[in-house]
Amino acid sequence: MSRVREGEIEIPSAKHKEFTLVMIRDYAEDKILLGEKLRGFGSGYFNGFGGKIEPGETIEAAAQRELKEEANIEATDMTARGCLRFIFDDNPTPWLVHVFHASAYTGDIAASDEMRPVWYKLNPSEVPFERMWADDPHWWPYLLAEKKFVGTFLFTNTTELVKFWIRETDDLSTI
Ligand SMILES: CNc1ncnc2c1ncn2[C@@H]1O[C@H](COP(=O)(O)OP(=O)(O)OP(=O)(O)O)[C@@H](O)[C@H]1O
Repeated sequence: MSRVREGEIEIPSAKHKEFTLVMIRDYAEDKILLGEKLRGFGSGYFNGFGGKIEPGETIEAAAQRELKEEANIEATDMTARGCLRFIFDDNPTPWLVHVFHASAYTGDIAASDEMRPVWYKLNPSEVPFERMWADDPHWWPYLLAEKKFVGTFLFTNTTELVKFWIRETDDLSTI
């Protein structure tokens, strides 16, 4: 796996499929909320909360809907923080994941049939990176430093990261 220069990863010409991903951080306790994915794509992995954007839905509305469906909460200070492109060498459709951050929410966190939420201490030895997507360790530092980021990640065999680039930006549309 190697970090490359932007432009060194060819972007398929097919229309992107778009997803949301919401990361919930508790500053007072220095924790982050992750969900253990119980079914579907990425099953067995820990991740933020999110899913496919439905036709006609805004990105923010999709992010809130998935957060409600998967963790039973609504974020009240959600901000857009990242845009990630995933290319799979066996799939012509590239994915675009809109990453959001929130630290305030209403509702009581509860498990769904899709996700089991668990708080993790923000300490590299406690976050379960070995059970997370291989791209996560590369964009988490930007997220935790409150920087905005865009990046592209090329995968093989669905889960193996081949190469990637990532950079800080104020304009997420520059991906
Ligand atoms: C490849 N590297 C990756 N790294 C980090 N996160 C990744 C990811 N690849 C997908 N994701 C996220 O995983 C969720 C899948 O969502 P997914 O369950 O498929 O969508 P949705 O809930 O709409 O599906 P169903 O309702 O089951 O059809 C969604 O948040 C998406 O952003």
